[in-house]
Amino acid sequence: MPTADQVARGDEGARPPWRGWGRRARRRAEAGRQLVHLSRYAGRPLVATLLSVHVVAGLMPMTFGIGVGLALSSLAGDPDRSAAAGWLAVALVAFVVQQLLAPLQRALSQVVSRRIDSYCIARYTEDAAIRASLPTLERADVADLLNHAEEEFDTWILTPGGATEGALALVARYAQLVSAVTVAAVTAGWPVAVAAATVALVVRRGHSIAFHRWGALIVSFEPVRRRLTYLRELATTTRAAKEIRTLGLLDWLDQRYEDASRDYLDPLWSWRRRVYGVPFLVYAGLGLIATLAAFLLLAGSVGAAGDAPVAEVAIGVQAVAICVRFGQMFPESDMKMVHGRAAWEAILAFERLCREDTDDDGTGRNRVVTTPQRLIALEQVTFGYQPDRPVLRGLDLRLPVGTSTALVGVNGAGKTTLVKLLAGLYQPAGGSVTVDGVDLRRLDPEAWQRTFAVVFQDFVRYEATLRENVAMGSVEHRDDDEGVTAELRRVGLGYLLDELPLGLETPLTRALPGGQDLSGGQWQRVALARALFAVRHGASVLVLDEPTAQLDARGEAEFYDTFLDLTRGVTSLVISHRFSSVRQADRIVVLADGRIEEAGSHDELIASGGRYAGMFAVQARRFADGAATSTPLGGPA
Ligand SMILES: Nc1ncnc2c1ncn2[C@@H]1O[C@H](COP(=O)(O)OP(=O)(O)OP(=O)(O)O)[C@@H](O)[C@H]1O
Repeated sequence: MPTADQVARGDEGARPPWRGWGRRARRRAEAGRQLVHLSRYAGRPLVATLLSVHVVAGLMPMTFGIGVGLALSSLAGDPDRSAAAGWLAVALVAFVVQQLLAPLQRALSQVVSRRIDSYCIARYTEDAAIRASLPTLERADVADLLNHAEEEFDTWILTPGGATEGALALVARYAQLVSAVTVAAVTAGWPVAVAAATVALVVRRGHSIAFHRWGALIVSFEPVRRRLTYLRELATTTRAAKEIRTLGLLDWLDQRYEDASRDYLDPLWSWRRRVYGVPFLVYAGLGLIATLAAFLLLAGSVGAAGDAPVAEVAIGVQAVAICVRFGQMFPESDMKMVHGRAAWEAILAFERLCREDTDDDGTGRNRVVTTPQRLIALEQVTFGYQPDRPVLRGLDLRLPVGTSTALVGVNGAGKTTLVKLLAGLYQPAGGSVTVDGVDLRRLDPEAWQRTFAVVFQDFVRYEATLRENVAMGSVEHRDDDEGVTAELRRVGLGYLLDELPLGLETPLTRALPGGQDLSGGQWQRVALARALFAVRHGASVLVLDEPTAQLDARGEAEFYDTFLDLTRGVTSLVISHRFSSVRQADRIVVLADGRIEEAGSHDELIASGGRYAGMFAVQARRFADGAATSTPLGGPA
């Protein structure tokens, strides 16, 4: 197998990805079988109706040919006008039926495709949202797989549903071929029929080999396609609009896009020539020879018959012509099948990875929601994102239930990492996280995560209403308007209810009608309200990662004043670089060099004169200087 890089470079020396790929071929065959299997999600009656329509539509061209041939025959020699009119009527009906069935085929096919795609989207989004572990989701090859599937779903054409739709549409083509070969055999004899069938199948085979090869290849282009998508989105979405303008990045973006396009298109065309060029010439040549042979045989059989009936000649010629036309690309099937199957294989590959993630078979897992009663502890925990670069090294931390702990440490010390391990989003490489003495690995991760109310540093700003942004803390209770309002007031956002044009129903994005964006600090308070809403509805562990980072001095002081109220009755862990936000905690722990270096109350740590005392002194000095210079404008409330 060539590497993705080699393929993407169009490296002519690279071994084509379709060679020596027994395992891939088996997977492809399995994916093909599953695609057929997927048709049941479209509903059996619908699929049966579509198949019947395809068969009838496939029989119409030959019926038309027979009608015209027999009408001509009735007019030749001793004209029988009523018979000719009858056969012309048959041809006309076949023509009209074919025209009427075409839109019906398209409409039914689309319904089949949409139904299957809806099922596939639900299936892989569930995997991504629940089954895949965070380490899996962060992998570059997984990002490629998901991007591939998502890109195709954006088009609604080259999807697994499209592939199934394309496979079903082949029924019409093959019905047409079978009818033409049969008619050729009857009218012109078996040699002609066999030659015509050979033309059809050989040329078709040539096309389909090229398509399969292309299908194996396009996946290798995913990294560069993902780069293109990223650059395009960066230039067109509001996310980076401010920086792109102020930093004048448009030219740089243009250049990057141009380079990436070249990286994509140059090798793409080079491989396209290799994949389609030679097979096209070989099979087109073979097709031409076989076509000539078929027509020569036909001419021979006509000559041999001497006074050959007009009908047989006319119908035989049309039958052979239909067979010859079979050796072409089928727009309703081919591309859909190639790309749709590749998208489906991406979904299956992602599914396999998710299965590996949960392959610990859950033995001994307690699937009941466990509310911690006594103690949550990290014992001798070792962890690193890369095995050779540990972030935590034999860390011990005890979080007694119902108490508040503040975690401090320099940037990159591993504070957020510790939270991710605590929430079961990552597994420690050594040691364990325990809940009342039970290893987290023996608890159901989903159930455990339900007991958490977390505000991450990079919390999500949902493109949804104010109500939904808060109620997402506990979606089962999304109708609890009273609770939503109460938590908004608790975090100091009560005034928004009157200020926003639609109150709770205001979308918090200008991308939606009537929507309005919030400031960074307001968003942080919304995220805090979301976590408190989760606590209101049963979460018992509250984790706040830098909860005051975007708050103004007054907001930070308010947080400090209400800290005890916010954390009452729950086990809380607060991470903050602002010491005013953490000193109210029952216990402060300092993380350094992958371990807990110090622990105690604010006063104890100051008295011990260690790392915490040093960091506090630096911040207090800076704050005192800042307060002195900012006095005319008013100090922190
Ligand atoms: N997803 C990730 N993949 C690889 N490395 C990571 C990942 N997340 C964090 N790291 C690395 O792990 C180390 C600890 O990061 P972490 O985010 O836990 O630090 P932190 O103490 O929370 O820092 P800060 O105070 O800046 O928020 C850092 O060196 C960081 O670069």
